[in-house]
Amino acid sequence: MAQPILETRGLTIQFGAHVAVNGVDFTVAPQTFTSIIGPNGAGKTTFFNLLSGQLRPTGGTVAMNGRDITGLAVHERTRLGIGRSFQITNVFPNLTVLENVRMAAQAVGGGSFRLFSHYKKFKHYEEKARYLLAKVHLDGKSEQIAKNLSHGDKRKLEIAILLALEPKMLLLDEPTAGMSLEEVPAIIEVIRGLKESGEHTILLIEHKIDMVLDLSDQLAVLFNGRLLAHGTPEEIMSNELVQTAYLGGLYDDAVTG
Ligand SMILES: Nc1ncnc2c1ncn2[C@@H]1O[C@H](COP(=O)(O)OP(=O)(O)OP(=O)(O)O)[C@@H](O)[C@H]1O
Repeated sequence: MAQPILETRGLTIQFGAHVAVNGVDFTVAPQTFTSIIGPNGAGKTTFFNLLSGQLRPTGGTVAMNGRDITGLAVHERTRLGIGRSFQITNVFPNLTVLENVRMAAQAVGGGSFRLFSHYKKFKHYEEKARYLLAKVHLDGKSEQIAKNLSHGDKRKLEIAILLALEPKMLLLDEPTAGMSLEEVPAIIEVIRGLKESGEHTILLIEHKIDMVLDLSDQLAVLFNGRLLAHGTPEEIMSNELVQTAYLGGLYDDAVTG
C-alpha cells in the first residue's frame, strides 16, 4: 500500500500495573475509513489519546506520513492535521452556531479582528463557517444559540468546529454517544458525507455495529489493550478469534479485568 498516513509500532501505555494499550502495531492508509471496536475498557479511547497526544506512551511510537510524532504535543499534532472529537461536546454555549465555527476558522487562519480593515477577512471566515455548517447539515440553524441545540445538533456543531481546523485525519470518539435513537441517522449521514468527500482519513470509535459495518473500509478490534484483529469488515466478522472474544467468557474478563 501507499505510505500509511498513520503507523503505530509497539504502542503501549501502562497505568500502574494496568497495561491499557499493549504493543499495538497498526497502520492506516490515506483516505480510508477505519472503525475501532472492542468491549468497554478495551483501550479504544486511550488509544485515541495516544494518537492525538493527550497521553504519552510508556512504550512504542506513533508516526504520521513517515514522521515520528511520538514526542509532539497535542497542538503540534493538530497542526499536522490530526483532529480529534471527544465523547463530550465542546462548544461555546452562549455563542451562535455560526460564531462557534467562525471563531474556530479564525483561530486557524490567525490574526485578530478588532480592526475595521480586517472586515474582508472576517467575511472570508464567515463564508468558510457557512460552508462547513452545510457539510454537517446545520446550515438552517446558523443563528441559533449553541446551548439551545439538541444533543445531536451539538455533535454536528462539534464536527464543524473540528473541520474548521482542516484536519487530514479525523478521530471520532463515539459520535452517537448519548443521542436519542431518532438523532442517530442524521449524524451517520454527516459522517458518510465526510467519508464521501474524500478529503479525510477517518478513524471512528463506535459501539453501534450496524453503523460501523455500513461505513468502514477497515475494522480494528481492541481487546484488553491488544490489537486482536485488523481487516475488512468481512474478514473481521468471520474471524474466529473475534467471535470467540465477543461471544465467549473473554468478554466478561475484559469488562471486569
Ligand atoms: N488515566 C488513566 N489512569 C488509569 N487508568 C486508566 C486511565 N485511562 C484509562 N484507564 C484504564 O484503561 C482501560 C481502557 O480504558 P478506555 O477508556 O481506553 O477503554 P474504552 O475501550 O475506550 O472503553 P469504552 O468503550 O467504555 O469507552 C480502562 O480499564 C480504564 O480504566
